Amino acid sequence: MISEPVIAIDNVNHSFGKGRLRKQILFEICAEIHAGEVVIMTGPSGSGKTTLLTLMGALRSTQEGSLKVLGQELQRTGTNKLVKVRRNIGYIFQSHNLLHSLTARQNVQMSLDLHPEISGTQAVQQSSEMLEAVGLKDWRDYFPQELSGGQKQRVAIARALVSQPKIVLADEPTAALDKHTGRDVVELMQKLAKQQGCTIIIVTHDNRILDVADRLIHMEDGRLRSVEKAIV
Ligand SMILES: Nc1ncnc2c1ncn2[C@@H]1O[C@H](COP(=O)(O)OP(=O)(O)OP(=O)(O)O)[C@@H](O)[C@H]1O
Repeated sequence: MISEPVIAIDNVNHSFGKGRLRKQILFEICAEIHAGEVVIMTGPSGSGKTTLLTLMGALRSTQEGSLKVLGQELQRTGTNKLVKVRRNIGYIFQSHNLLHSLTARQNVQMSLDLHPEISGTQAVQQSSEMLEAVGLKDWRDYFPQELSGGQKQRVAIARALVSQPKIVLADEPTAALDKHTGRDVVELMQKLAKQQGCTIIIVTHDNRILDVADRLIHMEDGRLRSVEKAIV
């Protein structure tokens, strides 16, 4: 039996602005993404990659067409439902968005706050273990400004994965990193996500990491131009 896709996108259009300023950004997007897949999305600047990623991440509601995440339809969905879907998603964004007043562990632990079923003690333990898994065991009590770019990105990965989400979305996770660190970070994401059986979608301009993908999606002018199987 073929399982239901984790993300099913059917004929999605998206526009920004109103009236005469309205501008369509996404056109007739169709795609299916399955459990455990690593998908990399590429395309020129302004082609709509981040917009599509934010739709898949339930960070905005889908205007036209059908977009189902974990079986939940997001077309014209209200905030409450979007927030529920977000609990199953880990986000890793370019600027890592760590809170400077919190230590590495506290930053990771923050994403467990959305899960009331996890006790305080458990949360501390899980966050510490996740930091250990990303190689930052001895850096738990450091603040973001005391960490290197690669270390901060590792904290962001730990934060995204600590709640064992079904889906991880990453927007330019290697942008601020040198070649080796970038590669390490992406391989780490891939390894941890495969261990947890979660789906990863990465938006990137970094051609050096394309081989990590099971599938490549290329966007151009708001359209999905090709969906290729990655060359391994
Ligand atoms: N909130 C918004 N309001 C109005 N226009 C927007 C908004 N967000 C994005 N856009 C426009 O939508 C288009 C697609 O942007 P998007 O960020 O999705 O592209 P991208 O492919 O991710 O680009 P990049 O690779 O540079 O990050 C751009 O023309 C951008 O200016």
